[in-house]
Amino acid sequence: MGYRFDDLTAACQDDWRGYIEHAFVRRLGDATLEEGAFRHYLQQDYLFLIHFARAYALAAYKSRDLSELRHAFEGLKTILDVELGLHVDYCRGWGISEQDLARLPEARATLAYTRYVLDTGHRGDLLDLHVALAPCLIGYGEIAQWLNGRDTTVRGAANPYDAWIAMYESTAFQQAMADERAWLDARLAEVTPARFAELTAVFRDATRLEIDFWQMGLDQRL
Ligand SMILES: Cc1ncc(C[n+]2csc(CCO)c2C)c(N)n1
Repeated sequence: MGYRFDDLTAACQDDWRGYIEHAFVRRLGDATLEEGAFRHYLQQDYLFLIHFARAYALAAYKSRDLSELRHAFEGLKTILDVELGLHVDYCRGWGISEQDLARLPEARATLAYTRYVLDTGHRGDLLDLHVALAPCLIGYGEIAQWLNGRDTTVRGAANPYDAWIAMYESTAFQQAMADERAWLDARLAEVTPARFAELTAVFRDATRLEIDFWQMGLDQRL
């Protein structure tokens, strides 16, 4: 007993490193990623964000007290009022209009990942849902840090993906990531080994689905 978030990543190191250091991420950092791959990823990420908002709505439903309810509500509100708008603006800069976004077919990798998260939340409790969301919430912050620590990473105007890295290295995002980690550390401290094993399975599956999401971008596959 007395688990922490780091015990989840330690329990599935190969999958976790495979996600953080995926070829999509490496090429994005090195500025060698094919633009079509990034555009495909951005389009599917719009659909991902919509289902992510639904996951926060599910977190609201699964809340057991007012503070959990408010936390879920704030997350849902931020996605709807801020992040989706930023994403639409960012897509426009990449030549993808709001009309294009409204008509998108959903890729299998998007379907699998988002519905897995929602199913995990339905089947389990708020902790299951947060663990299913952790690769998304904490992984992207770790990816920005990992990219910044590599000497092949290109920053500034020479990298068309610089704004993407900047978004996830920002203080606001890194703070949100630290808050989520602290929330998980507090909950995981209380769980039994059997419960930790269940949560590890959820974390590993969500991490594998993040790997598939990157691969979907590279393959430009629906
Ligand atoms: C496939 C995929 N996985 C993770 C993220 C990152 N992300 C999505 S929503 C959110 C929290 C914002 O409140 C974060 C960090 C993404 N964009 N796409």
